[in-house]
Amino acid sequence: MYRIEKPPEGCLVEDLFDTLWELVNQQKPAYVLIGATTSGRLICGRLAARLDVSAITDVRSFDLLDDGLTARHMIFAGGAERLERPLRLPVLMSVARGQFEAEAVQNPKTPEVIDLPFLVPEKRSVLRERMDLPAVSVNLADAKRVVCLGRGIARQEDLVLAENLARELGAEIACTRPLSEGLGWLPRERYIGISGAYIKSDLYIGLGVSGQVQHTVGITDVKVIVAVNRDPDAPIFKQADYGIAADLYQVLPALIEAIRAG
Ligand SMILES: Cc1cc2nc3c(=O)[nH]c(=O)nc-3n(C[C@H](O)[C@H](O)[C@H](O)COP(=O)(O)OP(=O)(O)OC[C@H]3O[C@@H](n4cnc5c(N)ncnc54)[C@H](O)[C@@H]3O)c2cc1C
Repeated sequence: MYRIEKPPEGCLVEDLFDTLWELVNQQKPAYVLIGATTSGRLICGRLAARLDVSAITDVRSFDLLDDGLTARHMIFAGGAERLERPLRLPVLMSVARGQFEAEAVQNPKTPEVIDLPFLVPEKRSVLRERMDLPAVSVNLADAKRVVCLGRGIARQEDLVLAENLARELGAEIACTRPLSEGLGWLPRERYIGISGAYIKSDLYIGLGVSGQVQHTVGITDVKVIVAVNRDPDAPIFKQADYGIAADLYQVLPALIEAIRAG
């Protein structure tokens, strides 16, 4: 395990590149997996460019077979998946949060920690301005139950109806992208999908969610999907374990009442 020396005050994530490049250059790993965070993507792209290999982005799963690695990853904003077999090493992959389960280690050992000096890059990135992001209020990837709202919710004040259901179930509230980025009714970290969160909850209840692939790609690993939509042909029903083709404004109070009745 390598631990990079704390960079000097004012360094940006880009400034870590030379240190990481030196490590990759010395150790010559066959596979490099990087978290698909904003910083991770940045580092992944730069390493790929310097190594003259292509990065496999948004990897969902991979198999290491005798004849090499095959990775399944998303393309076209989650509209499709591609199976890729890189022909050259090293293989660089970015992996989104929530895609892999951590496995219990049989005989855990304390790894040897090797300290790496921080290499000051010749050309440093310059921070011009800093703006605060709103505080993150939820980590949907860890939620066990999720009540997800779509544009079938007609008014912002109706969110309280779904919040009541979520409270009864001990669930987190989530939404589709239009409710967050379009209408601004819920913060960004609450929307599910290709450009939002991936969830692995036991239960997902979609209320007025149509089921476009950019959204449903984020719920493929949910154990039980329940969909409420007044359009019986809504695509979400193809993926749902239980579907209720009805007006959510009628279903919601009935659901809450049924749960309360036990
Ligand atoms: C590059 C790109 C990335 C994207 N990334 C994401 C992403 O990460 N996450 C995401 O969610 N979207 C994403 N989108 C948007 C996505 O394509 C869809 O537009 C979006 O998911 C649709 O949201 P929705 O289901 O809430 O709305 P709509 O598609 O408008 O569906 C609303 C549904 O509500 C139903 N309805 C209406 N009234 C009622 C009622 N009273 N009772 C019951 N049902 C009702 C309707 O029948 C309809 O099916 C992305 C799009 C692009 C192009």
